[in-house]
Amino acid sequence: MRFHSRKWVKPEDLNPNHTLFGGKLLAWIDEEAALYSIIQLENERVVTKHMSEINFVSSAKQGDIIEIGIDVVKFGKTSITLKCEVRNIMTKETIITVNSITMVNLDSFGRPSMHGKTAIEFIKDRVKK
Ligand SMILES: CC(=O)SCCNC(=O)CCNC(=O)[C@H](O)C(C)(C)COP(=O)(O)OP(=O)(O)OC[C@H]1O[C@@H](n2cnc3c(N)ncnc32)[C@H](O)[C@@H]1OP(=O)(O)O
Repeated sequence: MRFHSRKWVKPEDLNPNHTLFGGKLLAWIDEEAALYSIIQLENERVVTKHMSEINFVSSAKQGDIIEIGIDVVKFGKTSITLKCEVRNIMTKETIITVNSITMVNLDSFGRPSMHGKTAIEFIKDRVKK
């Protein structure tokens, strides 16, 4: 799994228990999944269709730095299914795992559209083409 993004846990990210608010973390994960899918599928019209159960394993506190990892589980016809792990860089602990996030590639009318992708592509390889 590749960890693409880091986030700094700030006061506005906390819950009343003074730890990282779960809803904020899910928003970061959803954005990361969307960005990853948009880049992989080379289409800015990609939406979140389904997210599997989530497992909050540990938490983070103000000042911690966390990193968000994404990997591809499956390339479908119009969809891409990802998995995600978020780690606390300070404590080395896993904060959350999401086993399945399905993103759907849309056409300009908002309908599912075949993306034609079958494997992860890297920007450096695209530049060489
Ligand atoms: C980044 C964001 O925050 S986006 C905002 C939140 N998301 C949204 O607003 C999306 C709202 N939903 C929608 O607009 C519609 O449900 C759509 C357009 C995404 C999909 O419409 P559907 O009629 O369900 O599409 P359809 O049945 O053709 O399925 C499309 C793909 O999704 C997959 N899919 C559909 N339902 C599910 C599900 N419950 N779980 C996993 N995958 C699913 C299908 O297998 C198919 O994949 P494939 O073509 O690779 O085999």
